[in-house]
Amino acid sequence: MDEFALIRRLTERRTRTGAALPPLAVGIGDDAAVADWPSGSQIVMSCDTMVQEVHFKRVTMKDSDVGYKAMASNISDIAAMGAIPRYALLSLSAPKNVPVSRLDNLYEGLYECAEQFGVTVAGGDTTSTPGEIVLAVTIIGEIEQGRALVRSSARPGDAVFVTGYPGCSAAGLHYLLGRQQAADSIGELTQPYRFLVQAHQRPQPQVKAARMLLQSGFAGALNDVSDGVASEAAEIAEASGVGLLLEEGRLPVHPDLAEYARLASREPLDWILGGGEDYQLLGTVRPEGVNELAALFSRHGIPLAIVGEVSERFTGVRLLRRSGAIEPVDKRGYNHFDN
Ligand SMILES: Nc1ncnc2c1ncn2[C@@H]1O[C@H](COP(=O)(O)OP(=O)(O)OP(=O)(O)O)[C@@H](O)[C@H]1O
Ligand SMILES: Cc1ncc(C[n+]2csc(CCOP(=O)(O)O)c2C)c(N)n1
Ligand SMILES: [Mg+2]
Ligand SMILES: [Mg+2]
Ligand SMILES: [Mg+2]
Repeated sequence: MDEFALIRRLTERRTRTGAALPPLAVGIGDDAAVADWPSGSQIVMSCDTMVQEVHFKRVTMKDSDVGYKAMASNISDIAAMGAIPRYALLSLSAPKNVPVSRLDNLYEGLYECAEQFGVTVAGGDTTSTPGEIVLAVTIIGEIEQGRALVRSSARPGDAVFVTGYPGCSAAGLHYLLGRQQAADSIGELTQPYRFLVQAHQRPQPQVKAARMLLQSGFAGALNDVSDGVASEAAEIAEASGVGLLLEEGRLPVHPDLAEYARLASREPLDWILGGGEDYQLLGTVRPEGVNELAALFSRHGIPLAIVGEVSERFTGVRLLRRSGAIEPVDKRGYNHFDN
């Protein structure tokens, strides 16, 4: 397999992308891609990387899941700004002797997620590596001028909300690591773990939820949950110079998470606060918008839970336990350079 043939093989499916995706004036095959940019909007840019053995192992993810999740985690950062994802650049490093079918599958997942969220692949880079597979995605999105939902706009009195069921991805990871069986050899999964495994392998970035929030006019701060609720809440608290009080009894626990945590003798709360890779949204909403937003999300079938409030009486994150006790929450969560 030569490098240029590999690039052609991995990117030829751009011709299969539908008219719904944003077009390129100059697409894959030149030194750089060229796109028209609408006036009155701002560009939103981010990148995130997936490294074999760090973000996935053969026992936790099929190659198509790796591709899907690499794209999904990037789209999630665009969603976390309230923006619309438009274009992606893919940088792939793989061992010289990697079976090309692995890369085909990786790209199958990448393009599946890109097409689901209306993202056009505008190009990338391909190299060999003496190490494991590394897949880096750069994502480019668009937002109405001056409307980005930043971490620093939480205000005292805001309600704190979360979408979906954080903790499920970490529980799914725990389950998959415990099985020690290649992910691509696992067939139809039996309940109750299917939901947890899906949450880990195929997270769904919350673009629609974030757009609804932005358009409602009630949004405060916004973050996506990549490192765990505790870490994301701490980032909002710090950037906004406020305190976030989370209520244990209001954090949504998916029934499958509760069930699996019981079997694994774990606390769901630990996975919710410190698990990560949920790619749900954690944010704040102005108090006068809570009821309207809850009704709107419910009409669209998007789970939304009010889990606490923003306070000016302290900084950082605190947890109101079911017992009534209030505890500081440390900024736990995944840290790449922890030993
Ligand atoms: N190596 C780097 N060089 C320059 N900027 C960086 C680098 N790494 C991160 N950043 C910037 O630091 C900020 C925080 O990045 P971080 O990766 O923690 O956020 P995130 O993508 O939301 O989290 P996660 O990686 O857990 O999904 C972003 O503005 C990002 O662009
Ligand atoms: C095999 C295996 N071991 C551990 C983990 C857990 N993990 C890895 S990176 C990360 C945070 C998000 O990454 P980033 O901050 O780079 O976006 C988490 C929770 C995993 N997914 N697979
Ligand atoms: Mg990042
Ligand atoms: Mg983020
Ligand atoms: Mg990220």
